[in-house]
Amino acid sequence: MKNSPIVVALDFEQKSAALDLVSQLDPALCRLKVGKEMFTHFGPSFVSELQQRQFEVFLDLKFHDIPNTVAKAVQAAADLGVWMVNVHASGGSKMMIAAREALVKFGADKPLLIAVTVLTSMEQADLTELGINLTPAEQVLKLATLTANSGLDGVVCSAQEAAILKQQFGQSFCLVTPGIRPSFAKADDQKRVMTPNEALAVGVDYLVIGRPITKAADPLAALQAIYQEIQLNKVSG
Ligand SMILES: O=c1ccn([C@@H]2O[C@H](COP(=O)(O)O)[C@@H](O)[C@H]2O)c(=O)[nH]1
Repeated sequence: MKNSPIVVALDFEQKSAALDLVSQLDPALCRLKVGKEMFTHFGPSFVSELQQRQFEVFLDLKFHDIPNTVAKAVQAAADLGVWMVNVHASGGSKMMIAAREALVKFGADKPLLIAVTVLTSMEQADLTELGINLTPAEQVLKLATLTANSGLDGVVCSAQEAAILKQQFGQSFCLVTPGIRPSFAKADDQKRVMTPNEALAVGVDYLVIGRPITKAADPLAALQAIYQEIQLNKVSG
């Protein structure tokens, strides 16, 4: 079953610790996200190991470079057979279009290509510090518009911006949201947060959840609790 909206963020220093967790997980309950830490430590073979265990992988490397470099990097990600790959929307439309065009040759096998808008760890003061005099929601909308106009599949945003983005770009524009915090979890360094059920209710497609699962005393129980809460809400909602 590939319909679970849960994407577990694997951020571990040790491959053995990550694989220990993965061996308890069921590809029917979640997909996996490999980010900068684990990809830098363990590379493409780590992605392959996860795929061999039947997990679909979101390669979260947030490419941000000149168009030619990003196009080649995205192509390399597609060669790995990942399910989803991302770039930074602030790299601009030329960069995003180059990335999209690099994936055309993969046809139906191409990964979803999405763009990061405003990191979920950022709040108003962080934008002001960068000389951006917009609210996080306004900046997300601006970058999501650039992303949609560049023909990408969707964006990484916080669930707090989901309703306006779905309204603006339609149901098929994919919303991937980190900063998901079940009621039992602490926010850590995330600023624009929402619970899994709240996020799904406002139209989020994929919930990226790391530490509330990976740092839980019983990670499998944490994942199952989140999954069951979502299912219950689906039934009653
Ligand atoms: O805006 C963003 C983009 C990516 N991330 C990544 O998602 C996970 C979140 O992990 P938690 O432990 O649930 O906070 C992490 O890998 C980030 O690199 C994000 O948080 N915000």
